[in-house]
Amino acid sequence: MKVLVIGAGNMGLTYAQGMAQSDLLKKKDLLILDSAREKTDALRKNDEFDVYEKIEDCLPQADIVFIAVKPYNSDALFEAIREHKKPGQIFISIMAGVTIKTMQEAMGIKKVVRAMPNLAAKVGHGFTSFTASKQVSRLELLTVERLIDTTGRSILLANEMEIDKSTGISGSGPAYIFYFMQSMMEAAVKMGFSQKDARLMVAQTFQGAVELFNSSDLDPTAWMDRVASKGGTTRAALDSMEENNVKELIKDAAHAAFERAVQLGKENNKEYV
Ligand SMILES: NC(=O)C1=CN([C@@H]2O[C@H](COP(=O)(O)OP(=O)(O)OC[C@H]3O[C@@H](n4cnc5c(N)ncnc54)[C@H](O)[C@@H]3O)[C@@H](O)[C@H]2O)C=CC1
Ligand SMILES: O=C(O)[C@@H]1CCC=N1
Repeated sequence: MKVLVIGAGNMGLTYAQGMAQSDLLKKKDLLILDSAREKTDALRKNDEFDVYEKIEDCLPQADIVFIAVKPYNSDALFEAIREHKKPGQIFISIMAGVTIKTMQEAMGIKKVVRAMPNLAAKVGHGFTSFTASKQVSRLELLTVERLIDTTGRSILLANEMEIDKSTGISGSGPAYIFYFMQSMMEAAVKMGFSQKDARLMVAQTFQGAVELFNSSDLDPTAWMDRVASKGGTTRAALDSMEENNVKELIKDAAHAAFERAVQLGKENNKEYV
């Protein structure tokens, strides 16, 4: 099996490195294509992958193709793929808001997987949701899942509306966590701590909380109760958040991301399959 990654940016390289470090593919079976000369020159120096600049030199060899370019670069790419594709190839797109039907029609293909990863894939703790056109077989989906899981964990969703929903939770989600971290760091600095101490305090608090959460089946309320003593400091903070409706505001934010994902899909002008 040969896998081609198109777009050696943030996400494309992350997937390429995840797959390269797994035992799923041999080095010669992982191809990477980027149209920017400085990217391919740098990649060749590292000698990590089989690197290409021209689609006609690599696409015909591939069984599975990851598309990891920005959505605004997709039209030109789709045209090139339409010209050089081979029958039976599976295309996995991680582009936000580009629907399966858009891709099928623009590239003249049938087998499309639409995936929504998140940035934590970079450190092997990503979460990816994915769905596929009906022409992708169960066996092929298993292979796709194993490739995606080289960057973390994943779930197969029933349709593209679910992908848009998951964009509002896990795709955009790391940014919400950073926002919360930023607020806590600003509070710490306002209390007089240095940036350095504030960063350590907040990072270690987040990491510790997540590790605790993952260590059992307890729900967040039960964990909050374990931190908060009756009439104590934590309760004062949690009461303040409840009074200020913070939970509802976070839910609204996740919904705004979901709605934007739906809107991006519509702007692309092709409905869901
Ligand atoms: N950054 C994130 O957290 C997430 C990003 N995504 C999606 O991932 C995709 C890629 O995003 P990034 O990696 O951040 O972008 P990036 O800008 O870092 O990388 C894109 C790469 O594609 C290359 N490229 C552009 N047109 C090309 C073409 N026709 N042929 C070959 N290479 C071409 C560019 O030279 C660049 O190296 C986007 O579609 C985005 O929606 C999805 C989920 C999360
Ligand atoms: O903000 C975006 O549109 C993309 C999709 C999820 C994360 N980044």
